[in-house]
Amino acid sequence: MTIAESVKILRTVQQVRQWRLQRLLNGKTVGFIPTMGALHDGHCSLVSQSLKDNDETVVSIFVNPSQFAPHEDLDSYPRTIDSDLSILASKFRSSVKQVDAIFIPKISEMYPSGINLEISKQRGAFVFVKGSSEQLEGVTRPQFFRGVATIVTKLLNVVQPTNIYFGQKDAQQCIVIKNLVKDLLIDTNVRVMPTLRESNGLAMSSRNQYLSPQIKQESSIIYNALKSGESLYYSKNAKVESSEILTQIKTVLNLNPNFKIEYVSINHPETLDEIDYIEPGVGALISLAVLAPKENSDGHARLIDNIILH
Ligand SMILES: Nc1ncnc2c1ncn2[C@@H]1O[C@H](COP(=O)(O)OP(=O)(O)OP(=O)(O)O)[C@@H](O)[C@H]1O
Ligand SMILES: CC(C)(CO)[C@@H](O)C(=O)[O-]
Ligand code: BAL
Repeated sequence: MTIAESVKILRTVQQVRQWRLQRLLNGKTVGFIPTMGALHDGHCSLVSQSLKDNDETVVSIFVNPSQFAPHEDLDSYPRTIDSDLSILASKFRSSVKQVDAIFIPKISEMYPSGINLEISKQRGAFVFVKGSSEQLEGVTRPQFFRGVATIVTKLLNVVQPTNIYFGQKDAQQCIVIKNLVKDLLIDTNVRVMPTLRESNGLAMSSRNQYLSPQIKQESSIIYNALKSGESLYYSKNAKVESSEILTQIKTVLNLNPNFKIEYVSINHPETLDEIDYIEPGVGALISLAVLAPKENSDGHARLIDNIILH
């Protein structure tokens, strides 16, 4: 069976709207997984959850230019559409339900007025996320939060899913989207699923394709560093200064000179505000970005990960 025979491929906003309207008229719930493609088991875990929760499931594949700054990897971002389609068509064949539709829009479909990232020259509608470009991912990726908030709002307007699924690996993105859905009164449930990891603890990510097998193996240091911060916090069983946990995590990361720390940050788990202390009951999000050497290149792959403390 070809992909076109087993799954509906939707390419325009109009096609998605028609598809969705039919489900609405038939009283069907719809789960939605937005992705940038280069699918791996992390993405598939979101799809599996949606298949369990909803009558029908739609996945989008769109590498969103507006969340990349000019110095980032938009051009080299892995695009593996054929293998993505065969994963979505074949991987879930044995389960009771399968993916029903895949939305693969062109840039012009999602940005009918074009994309101009300089705010003063902005023509199209963009979503603003208060304060976010000055913190965390927003420091080194100034377009990131705004670009993600914009594309996810557009996708939500088109798909109008009952449930939308994201991965905990992109924890800051999840918090921004939860706030966006709440503040813009969007009628959907945001479901955040756990981070899927390789056997050595490395968080699965499309960008892991940039790494050599050796560096992939050594990347276990990232999760080990986070876990060592977590152990230190729980060993105290009390309020702890964030700086103490940060020092612990950075000390582990610095053991391997192949990995350069971009940031390690401790933030409030819901507001993302930086916090000086971690208090039991309130908890914290510890997130980080490190640069690891790319295979066969002088460049670096940027890897992110996080852990939640309670
Ligand atoms: N290891 C993972 N476990 C669970 N969900 C994941 C994992 N990796 C990605 N996701 C989720 O899949 C969705 C689509 O992510 P995306 O297509 O950007 O893949 P990615 O692997 O995160 O790629 P990137 O290398 O760009 O970070 C997001 O909600 C993301 O959080
Ligand atoms: C949510 C998303 C699909 C928006 O482009 C992207 O940021 C991602 O894949 O995590
Ligand atoms: N998964 C997050 C998408 C990005 O890094 O742009």
